[in-house]
Amino acid sequence: MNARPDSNSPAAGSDGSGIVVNAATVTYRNGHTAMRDASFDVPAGSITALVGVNGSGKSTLFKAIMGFVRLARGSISVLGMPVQEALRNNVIAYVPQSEEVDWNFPVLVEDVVMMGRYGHMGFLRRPRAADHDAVATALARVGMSDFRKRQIGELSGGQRKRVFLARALAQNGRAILLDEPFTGVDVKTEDAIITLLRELRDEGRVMLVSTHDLGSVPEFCDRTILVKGTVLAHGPTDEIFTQKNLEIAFGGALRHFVLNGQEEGGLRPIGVITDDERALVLRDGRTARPAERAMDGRS
Ligand SMILES: Nc1ncnc2c1ncn2[C@@H]1O[C@H](COP(=O)(O)OP(=O)(O)OP(=O)(O)O)[C@@H](O)[C@H]1O
Repeated sequence: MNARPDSNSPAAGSDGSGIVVNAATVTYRNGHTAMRDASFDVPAGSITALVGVNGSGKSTLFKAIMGFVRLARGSISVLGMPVQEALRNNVIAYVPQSEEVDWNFPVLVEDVVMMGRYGHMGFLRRPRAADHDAVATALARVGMSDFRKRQIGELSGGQRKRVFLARALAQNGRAILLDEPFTGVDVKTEDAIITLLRELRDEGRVMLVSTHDLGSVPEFCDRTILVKGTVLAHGPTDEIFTQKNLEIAFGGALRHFVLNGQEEGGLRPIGVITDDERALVLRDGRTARPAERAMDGRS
């Protein structure tokens, strides 16, 4: 049994582990098995992409890690603790997809971020100075301090994402699950979010990011998990994010273009793969180097 962690420290589980999923199977009440025998591990101090087609089970895995659905078989641990213990210790934070939030609900930005402090408060949920400080620090960190008195429904898509990231920061979540953080977000905000995620990684937190934005995965995700009703492959992005694996994961659901590139030694084909968001550029079936990614409009 692990010792109860200090809730102010972003340290990993006592064995250095982040999220460990072992032979997990999730069957919904209607009998549908959405995830079968899934196994992977995500070390602390890393950013991992969760990639797969619509309906492949990404949200199901998130729900299992957050204890919203029960496992029919297998086990999950977060920072060395079983899920229920990790939840009690307030270490799992979640940044939801925009569609999951009722944006008409009348609530101020600072109140949303304060929700991240609930697990740190007493029964009456009366915020103390430390809670107000944590909210102010989190809002400053995502560049949203000036918006703290705004209604959440009055923000742009990118601003809303940043507010929910601030909620995860105020919570001091050490395992942060992000569901489609780049949907509806412009390139500048995407870059700001990526910079923040890198900082959080360097603090030793573990981040699992569900995304259809294939082009950005090699740029900021150290590791990748490919899912399709189970875990097809997992490991360092350079090894996993290959054309062959992506074709297995996506089947016919990907758009794939082949261009001809001129470089020393003759013509080599350049593959461009897209799941409708930012395209992934491949050379010889492998992830392109950063200079080659400039083709995608970014360096
Ligand atoms: N509550 C539920 N009851 C029964 N089946 C469900 C439930 N939620 C999801 N499913 C099914 O489980 C499968 C996996 O769904 P899930 O939402 O995990 O996919 P996803 O990879 O997150 O998809 P997307 O990319 O569209 O968000 C799908 O076939 C879906 O229809």
